Amino acid sequence: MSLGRTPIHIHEAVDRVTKNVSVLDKETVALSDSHGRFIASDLVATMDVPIFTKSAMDGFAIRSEDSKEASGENRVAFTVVEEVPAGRSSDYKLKPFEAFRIMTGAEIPESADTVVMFEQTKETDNGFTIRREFKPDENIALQGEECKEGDVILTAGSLVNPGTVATLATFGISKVDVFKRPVVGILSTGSELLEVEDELERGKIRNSNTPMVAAQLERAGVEYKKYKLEKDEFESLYKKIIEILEESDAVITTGGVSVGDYDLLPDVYKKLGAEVLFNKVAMRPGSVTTVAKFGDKYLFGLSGNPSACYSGFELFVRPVMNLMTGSKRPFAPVINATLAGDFTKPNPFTRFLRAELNFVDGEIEAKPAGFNKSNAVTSIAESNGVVILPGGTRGFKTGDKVKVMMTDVTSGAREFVAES
Ligand SMILES: Nc1nc2c(c(=O)[nH]1)N[C@H]1C(S)=C(S)[C@@H](COP(=O)(O)OP(=O)(O)OC[C@H]3O[C@@H](n4cnc5c(N)ncnc54)[C@H](O)[C@@H]3O)O[C@H]1N2
Ligand code: MOO
Ligand SMILES: [Mg+2]
Repeated sequence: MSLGRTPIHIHEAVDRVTKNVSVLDKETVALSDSHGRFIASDLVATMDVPIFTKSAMDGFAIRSEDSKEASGENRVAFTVVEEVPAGRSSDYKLKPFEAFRIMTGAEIPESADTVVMFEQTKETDNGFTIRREFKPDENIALQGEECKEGDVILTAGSLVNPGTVATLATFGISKVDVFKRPVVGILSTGSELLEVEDELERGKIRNSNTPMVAAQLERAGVEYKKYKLEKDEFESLYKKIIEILEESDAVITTGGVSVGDYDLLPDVYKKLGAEVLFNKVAMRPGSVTTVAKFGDKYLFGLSGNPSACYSGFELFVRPVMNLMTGSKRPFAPVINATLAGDFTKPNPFTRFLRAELNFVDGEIEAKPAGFNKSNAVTSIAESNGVVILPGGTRGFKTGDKVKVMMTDVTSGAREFVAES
């Protein structure tokens, strides 16, 4: 194999992988299965929301004109003529100083135009009195105040979150057009690898990358299939990669991508005739991360070192998966934070540090997680973000302002809630 590898900047690498990603076909799924998917067509409102003008409070619906003279000294009395609970309406035409007893969510009868809350009245034998004027539309949710028929509510490529599910349900959409999810094949290479349940042997370790990458795919909402190499040599690997390519939309391998005697993937890409987008990135860990394309299908050659494998996935695989699934916003959120720990090594390359994010004194602190080397595995478990330290620097100190990629937005610290 050729040892000549030219490192490119991570921005350039991200640009190369996220360019010309083919979006997968559409499919129709039940509303209950749509969460986490990306919708494939715009949603145009087929009706006004609210669909009818309704009471926003429990109380009485009256004609506002009847309340004009009401004051503390001159309470105006109303007679209740009918009850209107939610789910019902009334065609009764109110006469002066008549009222409906109405509940939150009930349609406002046409002859009423304002609602008095129970708390704003004094009940009488056959009704109530009020002590101030009520203007039209008080305590009322007007038809179409949220959106009007014909409004574009959601555009293709939006993530279906719980609010989207509620919106689709509101419009009676029980079948949702979404983009298909990629199916990804995972294969870890390395003769030193044992299965999770295996007893350790001299010189061997358990394969932690396959289960980790499977979990990362799951977090990204992607389906996967795990593969195993019977023999860790070139022909078996080559055949296995062809098999995975036939069965999946993308291939993720871990290990075997550097310059070692048994690092076979560079030769596999060559024999396949795959287009190598890059095979060296100016970043640590994961400098040997390689991404190639075979037609529309991606071959992600992630590093064997667990932390390098992890950040390579978050940086390159996740946005590509999102783009394949039709997302318009494929990248992890990046936030500004204050470093809560020293990292004094000079940094020729961009460096990623697994970190724990906490909200302290009104600022987000990024605390580098434990043992933070490329071969580390426990620091990944301790992290919910990845600090991005720019290259060409002498190191960083506590208090420095840094950028953090949020990899696990669901695991916030308690303070996020308490202080907001
Ligand atoms: N002469 C050079 N040697 C190395 C270079 C270099 O530039 N020149 N780069 C180093 C860096 S940096 C990294 S990172 C690694 C990348 O190596 P590979 O991607 O080829 O991965 P392997 O050699 O297969 O394994 C590396 C390391 O990770 C362990 N590993 C592998 N797979 C798994 C797995 N599934 N689960 C857990 N751990 C795994 C493996 O045992 C090795 O310790 O290359 C350096 N070398
Ligand atoms: O750059 Mo290697 O890819 O961590 O440690
Ligand atoms: Mg190697």
